[in-house]
Amino acid sequence: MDITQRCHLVIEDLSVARGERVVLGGVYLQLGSSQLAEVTGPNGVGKSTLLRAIAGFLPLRSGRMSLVESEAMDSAPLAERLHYVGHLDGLKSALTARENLEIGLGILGRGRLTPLDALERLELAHVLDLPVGYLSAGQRRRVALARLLVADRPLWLLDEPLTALDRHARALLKTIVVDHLGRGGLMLAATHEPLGLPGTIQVRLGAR
Ligand SMILES: Nc1ncnc2c1ncn2[C@@H]1O[C@H](COP(=O)(O)OP(=O)(O)OP(=O)(O)O)[C@@H](O)[C@H]1O
Repeated sequence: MDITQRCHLVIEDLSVARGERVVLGGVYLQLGSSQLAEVTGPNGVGKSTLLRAIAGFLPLRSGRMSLVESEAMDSAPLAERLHYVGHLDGLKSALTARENLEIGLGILGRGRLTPLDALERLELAHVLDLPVGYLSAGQRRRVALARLLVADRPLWLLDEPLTALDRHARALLKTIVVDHLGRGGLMLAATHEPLGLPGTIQVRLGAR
């Protein structure tokens, strides 16, 4: 394990409102190093809301969240120790793939792979100097996912990670996820299409 100390994500009694409505209430979740959890459930049940709340994009109505490190040397806020890849890729169309990844590096800090190496892992090195606006939906998605590799952060939050990816790119993503988990990382994915990795923890929202 070389990402950082061993980590443990603890979510207790989390409630989140969207507008006037409480969308998530009383959510408890624990996730340790090298664990992947998949959040599933019907449309509108609150999967994206859960990930966005953990990422710090939505205020909590109540509850607590922390990423506890076994040797608690690093007290950086949770939002600085995670990567979030949502429905929107967050890429700037006028900038090249390299420039987009360099921005990511600047914001996210602690470099791991260069933009070129990260794109190579997603077999997309040939688009390095192309504006992202020239890319297909699946290629853009792969650039967004390459961000995961340019800065080292223990917790990955991926919303529908397989969207727009062809079969080969899905296999590449799975390899990257397995590598991340193997390095001691944690991952929470909201999805209607499970990655199918062994040992995945299932978190079903809206279960009756
Ligand atoms: N900006 C918003 N303002 C108010 N309500 C919202 C907003 N965004 C989402 N919601 C509501 O919050 C609820 C949960 O939405 P969310 O996107 O988390 O669901 P989801 O489980 O991810 O759905 P899907 O499977 O369709 O992606 C939905 O009822 C939705 O209408």
